[in-house]
Amino acid sequence: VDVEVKNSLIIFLAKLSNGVQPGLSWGWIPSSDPCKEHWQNVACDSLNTTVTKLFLNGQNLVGTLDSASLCNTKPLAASLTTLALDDNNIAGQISDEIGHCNQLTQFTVSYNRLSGTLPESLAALENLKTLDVSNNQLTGLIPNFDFSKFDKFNVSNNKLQGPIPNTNGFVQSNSFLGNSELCGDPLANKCPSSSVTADEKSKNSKGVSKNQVIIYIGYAILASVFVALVIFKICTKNKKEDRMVDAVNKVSAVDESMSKISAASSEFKGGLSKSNYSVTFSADDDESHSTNMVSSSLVVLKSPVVNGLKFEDLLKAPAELLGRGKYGSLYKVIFEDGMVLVVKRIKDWAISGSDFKQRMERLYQAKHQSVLPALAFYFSKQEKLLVYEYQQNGSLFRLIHGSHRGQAFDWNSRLSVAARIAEALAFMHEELRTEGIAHGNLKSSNILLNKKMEPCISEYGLMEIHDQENQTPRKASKAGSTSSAFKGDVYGFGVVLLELLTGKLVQHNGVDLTVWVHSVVREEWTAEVFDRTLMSECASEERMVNLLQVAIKCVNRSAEARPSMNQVALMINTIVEEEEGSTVFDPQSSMSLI
Ligand SMILES: Nc1ncnc2c1ncn2[C@@H]1O[C@H](COP(=O)(O)OP(=O)(O)OP(=O)(O)O)[C@@H](O)[C@H]1O
Repeated sequence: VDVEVKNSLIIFLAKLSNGVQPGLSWGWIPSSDPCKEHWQNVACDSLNTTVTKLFLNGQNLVGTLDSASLCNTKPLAASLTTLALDDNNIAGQISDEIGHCNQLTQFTVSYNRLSGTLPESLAALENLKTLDVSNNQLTGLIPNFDFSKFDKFNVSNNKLQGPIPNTNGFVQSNSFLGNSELCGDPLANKCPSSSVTADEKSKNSKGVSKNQVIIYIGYAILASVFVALVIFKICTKNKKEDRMVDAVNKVSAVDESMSKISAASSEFKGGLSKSNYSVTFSADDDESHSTNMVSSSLVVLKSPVVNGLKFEDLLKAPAELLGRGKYGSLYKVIFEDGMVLVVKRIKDWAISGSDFKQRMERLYQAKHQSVLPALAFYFSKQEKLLVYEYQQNGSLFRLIHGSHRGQAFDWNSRLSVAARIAEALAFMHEELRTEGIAHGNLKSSNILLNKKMEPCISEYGLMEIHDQENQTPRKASKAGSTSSAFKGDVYGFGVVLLELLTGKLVQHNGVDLTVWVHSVVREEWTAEVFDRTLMSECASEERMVNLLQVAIKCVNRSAEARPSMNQVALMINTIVEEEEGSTVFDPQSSMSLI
């Protein structure tokens, strides 16, 4: 690798770390070679002659993004395809020089403190397929991108302004949310007639400043009317539709009278009702002590995310219903400081206080990075609350079957999801085997994608498969699970594999996916079974067939005949190794989806 390239990488990193050189511990030293001597967080081409990817996510970087040192270095700019800087503390602007890195397919800088405008040059990057600048403090108009080329486009949670350029339906509203001064399709708020898009603005550079003033005033008025309308709507909606939860915010303390609680609570009237406040449960309590109404009823597990969370905070914050199933409801709760949590509320779970507490503590102790931990829990006889961190990138179900279905979800990414989930389940099964806690309700909507787009299993241990024939989950009744519940997880995992491989829903055309797969003869697998998007990217047929065979073993009707999760994880790892042997399999880039 060119000396010039090495130097520019080192300078780039030094600027990102305020002069301190974290690169030393990563092997980034001028006398060594980034490719041959494997500098950490750097990926190279297959010949090991050029640097192609930089993965600097979540490295506590605190400096500025010096696109010039990177993209004005020609040999580097000509080879760099991925620049991932998410989840740091990077400040300053994204300068125009980023456009000189014209081979970039992925540029992600979400969760930093970047300010200034999005440079026009970003829109000129022809190969760019993934752009994620969400969760920064970017201002100004959105440049006129060709949205059709993106697999993932996300500018949400910034301070961007003005009309959204025409997306032609290629990008959904989620990608723009959290910018109060953005307007136009696909967002619900219409633009004032005087507003101009970035495209129109560049065509008509004369009256720009005057127009902008008008636009800003327009947006300021629009934004305040919009906010007033939203507040009005939320208030009336609470009463009328029983959907949004201004969860008991009129109840100033938990120990107020029961009549006041039920009068003030709207959504939770049928939900967090009297009983929720009449019984308490703390880390040291059990049901026998449950007569006082104190905030310790919420057991907060050690976590930096919810430091000092109180039950009252949870009740006061506005909440939105995300889902209501047979087994419970799920709420998204938004706190004043911006923290977003979800609360799973399970009614009529016949488990004793001590069993429930024991179960939660065992799960908490097991810990695996691909299992979403509960941050807090609450127990009462009538209902249980589990608090989790909100995962904004949705579920695996949405990724496979959602409106972007399949688009950027390539074979390597699917295999990587399968491997990670298998490994996590195998770990949990092993770790919890003596005490025995299975997931109990494993399905693609319970596999979430975290902010790094890595899969994690949610709602672990809240259910238990009882009915092996129909795989129906029921609420667990003991601290531990029945041994068949572990085989139930294997079955659930097999179905997830089938969804990954076929892109089909569990029930499709009225037929169960497992039944359908069995009905297709072996010779027809390639043409009939596999997701077309996988076939069109020419993914390895042999390895897809191997993974399908693993799936079929997992969904065997006879629970005893199913492999253990450990065996499943080993089989999948063998497929991953074969994949790695045939290509440069890069699990990190494989997970940068949507
Ligand atoms: N922590 C979370 N962050 C973001 N979305 C979540 C979180 N937990 C669950 N979801 C999503 O919220 C939706 C509703 O979840 P919910 O658990 O109510 O339904 P479900 O998983 O379909 O059914 P079940 O009640 O059987 O678990 C699902 O789409 C799920 O993927």
